[in-house]
Amino acid sequence: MATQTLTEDVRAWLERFSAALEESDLEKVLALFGDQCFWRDMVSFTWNVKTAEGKDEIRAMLEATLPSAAPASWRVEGEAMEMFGAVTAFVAFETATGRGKGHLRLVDGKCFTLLTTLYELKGFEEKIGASRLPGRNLAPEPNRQSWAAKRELERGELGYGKQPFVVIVGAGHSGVMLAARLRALNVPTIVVDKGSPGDSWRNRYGSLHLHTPSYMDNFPYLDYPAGWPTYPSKDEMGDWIEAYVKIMNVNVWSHSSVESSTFDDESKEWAVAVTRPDGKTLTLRPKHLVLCTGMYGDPRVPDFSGAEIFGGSQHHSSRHGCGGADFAGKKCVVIGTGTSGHDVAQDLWEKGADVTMVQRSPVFVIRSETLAAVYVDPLFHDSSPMSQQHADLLMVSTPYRLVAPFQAPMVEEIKRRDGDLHERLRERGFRVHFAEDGSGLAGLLNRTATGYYYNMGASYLIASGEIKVRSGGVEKVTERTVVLTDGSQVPADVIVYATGSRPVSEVVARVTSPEVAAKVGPLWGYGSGLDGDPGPWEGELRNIYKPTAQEGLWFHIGGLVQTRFGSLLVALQLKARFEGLPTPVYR
Ligand SMILES: NC(=O)C1=CN([C@@H]2O[C@H](COP(=O)(O)OP(=O)(O)OC[C@H]3O[C@@H](n4cnc5c(N)ncnc54)[C@H](OP(=O)(O)O)[C@@H]3O)[C@@H](O)[C@H]2O)C=CC1
Ligand SMILES: O=C(O)C(=O)Cc1c[nH]c2ccccc12
Repeated sequence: MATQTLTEDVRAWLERFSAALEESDLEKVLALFGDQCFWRDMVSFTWNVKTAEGKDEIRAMLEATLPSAAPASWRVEGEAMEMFGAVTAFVAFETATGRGKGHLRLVDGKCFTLLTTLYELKGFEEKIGASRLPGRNLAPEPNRQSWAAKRELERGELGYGKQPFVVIVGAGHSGVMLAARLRALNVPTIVVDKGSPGDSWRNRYGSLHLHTPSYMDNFPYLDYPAGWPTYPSKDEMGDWIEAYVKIMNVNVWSHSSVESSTFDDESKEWAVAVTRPDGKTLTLRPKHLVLCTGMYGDPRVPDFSGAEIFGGSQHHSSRHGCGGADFAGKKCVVIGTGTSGHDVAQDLWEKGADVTMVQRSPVFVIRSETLAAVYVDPLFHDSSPMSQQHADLLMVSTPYRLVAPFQAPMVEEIKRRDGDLHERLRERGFRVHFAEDGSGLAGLLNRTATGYYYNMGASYLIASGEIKVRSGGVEKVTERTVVLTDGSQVPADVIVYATGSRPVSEVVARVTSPEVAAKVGPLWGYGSGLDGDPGPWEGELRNIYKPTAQEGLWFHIGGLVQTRFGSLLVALQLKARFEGLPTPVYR
């Protein structure tokens, strides 16, 4: 069908939808939805991130939120398209307090999936683009203060004379993205980091590069230079974060440690004790505390019996390359086959070592070229006709309940493109999988964000036998070997534990308290009961980009592409609270 006809169809549906909402006639609204239907709202109706599944849940959500949201001005953005049997379109709308964007899938003229997200608060629009500020009074001004002097004054006051509204812990990409957005919204914010911006990348093994194409991973407001490499090195990424902080005027307190943070239920304020580089500890009193401390917790070092008598050297992958050890000619055993295991194994091979990987569980392996072609380029490549904003919306438009069926065509395409490599890996005893429900990367990313590898070379070395693979768990370590659960022994001069990280809730307990960590519960995962993501079903990432069980506590974590979008959601929620707007949270 012609695109124009499809767009007219969507417009007609939106008109009926809009009219029914305006009349608050829920039966009329629900009649526009198919029997299987989903409405995912991100902050625009619910002041929460929530997927209503089926008509009953949509009715309940609307009963609670429609009167205050008062949506209007629904329109189609761009042209509708036919995709996987649905008519799809991006939409825009307004609520009483803000402006929203969304995405719609119609099947047989009825709504199958609807996404609504807030992107702007009325009266508090970012001063960007056409509404940018002049930055200088164009009339003569006696005793004019320089920009630098004003900035210096601001820096000196914030946290001392003037309390920040928000304290962000962690100056990695998620912390600085959120801080940049809060600055654009005029919400006083301090980012506290025990190191300095860029460390999250710099303090890693030397061979580390970004593994997703950088054109997908732009920061808010500021794209990478047009000639930025597709896979920048860790130091380029570190420099980028440092430069971003500088250019976006983010207030970072570097080399400052959060000693404790407690929420006072009376004053609705946090007391965050921070030790500054001069050794003095002072207390910040923000209304909101945002942990941007990363997706992953402390290094997980297994407690293998015999590790203490091992005669060679052993380290966790997070320490790999520190200390400048010489690995040439050494027998190196890498335990763990996630991204770090692959990267470290390849690094050791490139340094002339004899490398064996020990694999406990199967891994999703995809060639980087295939990752780009299947997941990334249709949305984000320079040649994609879609704007970054629309691409971001499309990424969050799938309800988690539908991950497996929606991913099926992608998984088929991966098998078509990378089947040969997978076959060669299997012949070498390396186990490849596509997640428990066959959803591939999308399932793994959203459940645990572990158990996958985008090939940067290591898979070829495994397929050719140059990196050896042993299957199974580790029984123990002896003076010069790693003993596997089948009793076999692998000789070792070096053991690298590429065994991932401990639960991130430990970090939460350390920054706040064990009680708060317990109250908040696990982070990430949507309660699928699959691939190490425990139930019960939540249908949304636990505690991410939305209010938590602890008042004033937020978690802004995720990959670069996720936090570019998530930072907008969190920033708007914080801005609304800063301005005292009503934010009734629908749970
Ligand atoms: N350049 C980049 O972009 C990089 C990104 N990352 C990111 O970090 C994430 C985490 O990666 P990674 O550090 O590899 O951690 P993962 O958690 O993905 O991998 C840990 C590996 O160690 C295994 N393991 C854990 N404990 C044991 C044990 N006692 N005995 C045997 N095996 C064990 C795990 O097996 P099992 O599955 O059975 O638990 C798994 O294979 C990645 O998914 C990626 O998002 C990491 C490195 C580089
Ligand atoms: O592996 C990571 O850390 C990522 O950020 C991967 C990722 C998140 N969202 C995506 C969408 C398409 C391809 C990869 C990713």
